[in-house]
Amino acid sequence: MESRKEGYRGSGKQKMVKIVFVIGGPGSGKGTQCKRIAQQFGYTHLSVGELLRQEINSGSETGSMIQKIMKEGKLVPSDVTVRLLQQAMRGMDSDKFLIDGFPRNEENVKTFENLTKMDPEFVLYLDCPQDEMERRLLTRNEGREDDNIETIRKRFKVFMESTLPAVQYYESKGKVKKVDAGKPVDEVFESIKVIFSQRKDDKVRPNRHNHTCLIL
Ligand SMILES: Nc1ncnc2c1ncn2[C@@H]1O[C@H](COP(=O)(O)OP(=O)(O)OP(=O)(O)O)[C@@H](O)[C@H]1O
Ligand SMILES: Nc1ccn([C@@H]2O[C@H](COP(=O)(O)O)[C@@H](O)[C@H]2O)c(=O)n1
Ligand SMILES: [Mg+2]
Repeated sequence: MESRKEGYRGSGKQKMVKIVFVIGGPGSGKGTQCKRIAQQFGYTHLSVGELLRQEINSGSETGSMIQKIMKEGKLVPSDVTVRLLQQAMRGMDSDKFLIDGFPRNEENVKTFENLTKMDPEFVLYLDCPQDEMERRLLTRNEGREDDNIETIRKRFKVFMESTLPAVQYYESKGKVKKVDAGKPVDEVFESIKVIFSQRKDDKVRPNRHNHTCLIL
């Protein structure tokens, strides 16, 4: 499978896009760092957790199913997650996506590969000690239903048992860029900047109007 600017098929359209997955434990700082990366390097940030929360807020039947799963700290079936992600990507006029909180398990990986025929450019892994992640989540104060100690512990278990094998899968393909995410926000971003700055396409913040984007 090719890893750069790939054909993205859906609804009869095909556009060339580049994707970077951002993985890390709950509270490792994925959302915080993705906002900065998007701003500095011109990526479109898509948080999969946020897409799932939007589906819950839509009041749909799928949303109620997602809400129950999230409260338990478990993972939503991959076909649901990947379809929401595909829909969001189709709706964006962008060719560089930063996908935050995906994949969370090997089923996510396989479903994404099967439905989109795409492979990430690379996977940014935010590695953070569990006690630091717990402290951050318990002081986040964003009113998330899953930010309580009982659900947080379940989310850590899912991360260890299901998400780390997905990280290992990409490690075996030489695609993982790991950063120490236990440091202060600015220091973590400094390490991330080194990774993105080394990549030819990302060195200069792209001007959207000059950016190559093939839509057939
Ligand atoms: N490096 C850091 N040092 C201290 N606090 C941080 C750091 N990075 C993020 N935070 C804070 O920790 C909390 C969790 O961060 P964030 O929401 O970015 O994590 P996340 O990985 O997206 O978590 P989740 O998987 O639950 O969505 C937020 O309150 C954020 O402000
Ligand atoms: N690939 C994914 C991503 C998320 N979920 C569910 O959403 C919850 C919140 O995700 P955050 O990234 O915002 O922490 C997560 O605990 C899962 O319940 C998922 O199922 N699959
Ligand atoms: Mg997040």
